[in-house]
Amino acid sequence: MASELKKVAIVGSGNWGSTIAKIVGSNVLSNPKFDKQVKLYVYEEIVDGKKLTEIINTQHENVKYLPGHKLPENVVAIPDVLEVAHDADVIIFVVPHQFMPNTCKPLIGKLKKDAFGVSLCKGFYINPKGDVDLISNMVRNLLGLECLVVMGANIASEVASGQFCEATIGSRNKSHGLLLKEVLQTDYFRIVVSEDVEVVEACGALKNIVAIGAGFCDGLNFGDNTKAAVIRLGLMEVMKFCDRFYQKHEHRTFFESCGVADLVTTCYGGRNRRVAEAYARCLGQKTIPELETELLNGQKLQGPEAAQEVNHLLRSKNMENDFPLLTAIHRICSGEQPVTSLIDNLRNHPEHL
Ligand SMILES: NC(=O)c1ccc[n+]([C@@H]2O[C@H](COP(=O)([O-])OP(=O)(O)OC[C@H]3O[C@@H](n4cnc5c(N)ncnc54)[C@H](O)[C@@H]3O)[C@@H](O)[C@H]2O)c1
Ligand SMILES: O=P(O)(O)OC[C@H](O)CO
Repeated sequence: MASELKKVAIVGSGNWGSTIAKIVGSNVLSNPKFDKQVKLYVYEEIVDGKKLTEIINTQHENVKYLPGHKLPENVVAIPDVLEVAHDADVIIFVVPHQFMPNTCKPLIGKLKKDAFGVSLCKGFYINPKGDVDLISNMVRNLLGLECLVVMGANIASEVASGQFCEATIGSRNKSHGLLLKEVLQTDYFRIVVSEDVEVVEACGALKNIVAIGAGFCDGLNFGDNTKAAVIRLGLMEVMKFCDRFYQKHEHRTFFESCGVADLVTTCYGGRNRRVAEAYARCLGQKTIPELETELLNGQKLQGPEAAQEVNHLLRSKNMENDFPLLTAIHRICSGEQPVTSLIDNLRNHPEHL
């Protein structure tokens, strides 16, 4: 009987990974379908002279990435990703997307055949053919796993504090979608399952780029109208991007938590916005990576990398002019144009022609 219990593993223990560990660790304790132990992959580092895994396993708190929130004691921190995932039935990937390829490599060919993956990573990657692809496709192609996604308006510290919010699971497999909902849903973290897997995921990746634009507006002291225009044009570009690249989808998916709600929360409360504001305020005196290090204590931005990945795609398809906001944000992040020129790129936006 015990071997039939579903094992849930979590790969990644940053701000969101630790929050998810708090939720999953608690949910499995009260659900007879699941094994009570949740293994958590921790990218090992030394914090105040001690290994982070040891701190988590003794103090039950990720003091670096989610300070002030206790993790359930059945969450066990492990520095070896294969040990975490090899016997799991549900493998939740929640590392900054740029680290996914290297994190997944040790797992190739070593996972349970009927396990499924779940990506909470917001970003894209360049696949072996040189094309820009969804992170869930990396999990599918590299690891041979079915892969669901979870995206939503979920600033980790607020979720960890139990403040009400929503999220969207993207899954075409109904039973896996519902099983995952049992793993994640709480009375304050409410979840809708959508079959529009690609759009759910792309919304999560693209909104980080728009949030950089919102942060630039804040740092340049533009008012609420300008920021609202940037957010709206961002939404239109996100929708156009999905129309161009993920043709079969429902309009309502953009109004799930993964869509408008995540766009709004990230443009007001996210790390991408915060670092972009600081970049605009210092008018190029510091780079975005320098400010990321200075302000985020090891947490990682996803927006600048996603902007570069998207630009790689748009440039290869000669579509940069159709996406002026996404293109301008990439050019500012990469130092090709000054932050003060952001709005000039939007005056003749295709939405206004
Ligand atoms: N934090 C949020 O509010 C939030 C909410 C929803 C989704 N997400 C998404 O979740 C994903 C993970 O973000 P996070 O907030 O949990 O992480 P984070 O940015 O808080 O932390 C960075 C993590 O990366 C790890 N790391 C550093 N170098 C590494 C390496 N070379 N290889 C592997 N890991 C390394 C660190 O140990 C740490 O766990 C991102 O795609 C993010 O967009 C974040
Ligand atoms: O802090 P950010 O900008 O990485 O955004 C966090 C989450 O993605 C919000 O849903």
